[in-house]
Parts: sequence; C-alpha cells; structure tokens
Amino acid sequence: MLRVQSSGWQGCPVGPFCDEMRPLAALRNLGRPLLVALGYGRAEPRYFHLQCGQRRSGKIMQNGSRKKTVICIEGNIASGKTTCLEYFSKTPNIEVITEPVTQWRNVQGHNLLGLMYQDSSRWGITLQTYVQLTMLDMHTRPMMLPVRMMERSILSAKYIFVENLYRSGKMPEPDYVVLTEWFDWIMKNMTISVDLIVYLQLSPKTCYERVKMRCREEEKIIPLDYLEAIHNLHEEWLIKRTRFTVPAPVLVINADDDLQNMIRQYEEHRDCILTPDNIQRCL
Ligand SMILES: Nc1ncnc2c1ncn2[C@@H]1O[C@H](COP(=O)(O)OP(=O)(O)O)[C@@H](O)[C@H]1O
Ligand SMILES: O=c1ccn([C@H]2C[C@H](O)[C@@H](COP(=O)(O)O)O2)c(=O)[nH]1
Repeated sequence: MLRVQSSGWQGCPVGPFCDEMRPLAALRNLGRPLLVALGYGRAEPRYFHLQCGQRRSGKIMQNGSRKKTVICIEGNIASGKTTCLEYFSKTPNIEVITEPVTQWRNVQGHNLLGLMYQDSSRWGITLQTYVQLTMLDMHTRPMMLPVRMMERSILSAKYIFVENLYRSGKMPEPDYVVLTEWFDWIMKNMTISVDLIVYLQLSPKTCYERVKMRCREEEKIIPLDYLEAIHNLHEEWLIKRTRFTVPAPVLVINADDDLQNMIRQYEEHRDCILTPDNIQRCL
C-alpha cells in the first residue's frame, strides 16, 4: 500500500551557491540574508529563498545548472531505512548518505548513543546537540550526483527525537529552548533542501521485532512504548500535520511488508521517488 500526502511547502529552491555551503562557510556569511521566515505561529516558520525568489518547480536553476534532488527517508527505528538506501544505492547517479550512527557512537571515544539510552535525562541533550551538528553537515555536504537520498534529516532529529525527550520529561525546558533556538537559526540562515520525504510507515510492534533481530548493543533496552512514542510523533508530523511544518511532498510506503514486497513497492514507485517532480502524477 502506498499513499502520497500533498505538501504544505512554500518553496525553497537551492541557490546556485548552496551546494558549496558548509556550516563554517555559512557562519562567515552571517550578514547575507539567505532565507526569510514567512510567519511564525503555532507551526514552525516556513522559508522562502530570497536570492532567487522562485518556487521549486523548474528543473533549471537561474545560473543554468540543473537542479539537484534531495530525498529524505524517514521512519521509526529499524523501519528499514538503511535497507531502502542500500537498495537504491545500486541505481546510477544517486548518492546515498546514511545516518552517521557510527559517529554518534564514538565522539572522541565517547559513545553518546549508548549514554543516551543508559540515562536519557542526563545525556539526551548531549546526543541531540551532536545529532543536530552531524545532520547539518549531511545536508550541507556538496552534492556530487543529480540525486541524493539521505537517511532521516535535521527535521526529524528535532521534530521526533528532541520532541520526544522534551514531552516525556527527559529534557528540561531550558535545554529544549536552547536547542530549538539553534534549530531555528539553522533553518533561517542555512539552505536545508528537501524535495521529497519517503515515510516508511509500519507498526511499532514490527519495529520492536526488528530492533531485537538487529541486536545493536545500545538498543537492547528499548521498550515497545518508546517505539510507540516515536511512531506517534512521525504520524503527528507527516500524516496529521498538527504541529510541525512538512517541507516537501510525502510518499507513504507500508513498510510492514517482507523484503521481497518492499522491493516490489520500491520498483513500482521508482519514478515518483527519484523524480519528485513526478510526484503530482502519483497523487
Ligand atoms: N522488510 C523487512 N522485513 C524484514 N526485516 C527487515 C525488513 N527491512 C529491514 N529488515 C531488517 O530489520 C533490521 C532493521 O532494518 P534497517 O534497514 O537497519 O532499519 P533502519 O535503518 O530503519 O533502522 C535489519 O536487521 C534489517 O535486515
Ligand atoms: O535524532 C536522533 C536520531 C536517531 N536516534 C537513535 C535512534 C536509533 O537508536 C539510532 C539510529 O536510528 P535508526 O532508526 O536505527 O537508523 O539513533 C536518536 O536517538 N536521535
């Protein structure tokens, strides 16, 4: 089963310089207004590119270069994101960026992921601060190929994992507020380009079984209700759209299927996934 959600996206095309921008380069350019937020409200601000002032419909950029495409694969823990990326990595002209879990497990000898699972009230903020940095690095890495497929995004780190820590009382409000101000600054001053979100939707129970099967040391203590909370936040963000901005069209794929059926679904929707301009035709 596959559904497409229409988007509330206001448009933020990548400027000609954007692929070259790295976090430090951007900090040096603080004076240059890159994005302007359109209306703060209950939901997150939306962004519009000042330099080109155009919607993201055309394939050709103002400087004549071809527009590149960024697809984010979102979903619960062990929903099959890495497996999906592995499958599409065999396609020519696609670059795949997996979540930097290895980095989170070894920051100058410190396993932030492990620390967070052992004591999320103490280490949740530490992990999420680092996740936000590494995700920003992923988004701003120069694109070498026309299509980039990446595992999760800076958005899900904030809207799912930070939000969950805060709502469950594991992240004190001052920590949440500071991380939110950092996030808002990034969204205002950097170009975070997303053309399509592929949401792997499945029951928390299946995720639980797959977490057990994968047997990642740090995750052995994950209870089912944690996966339920993470699932509910994905639904709130990408399906119900009650709180946070959804920055691109969302393709919902039923990921409860076995591997063979997942491949069948990926093949059926290959064109929609790899050419987000086609997504309207899939609606
Ligand atoms: N459709 C599927 N059916 C059964 N097992 C799966 C399926 N997709 C992935 N897996 C297995 O589930 C575990 C988690 O998958 P993975 O792709 O690493 O998830 P994620 O990257 O979302 O955490 C792995 O052991 C993987 O081999
Ligand atoms: O912002 C984040 C992102 C991920 N995590 C945790 C959740 C998992 O234990 C690992 C990696 O996720 P996968 O779904 O297996 O790729 O990292 C987090 O705590 N915060």
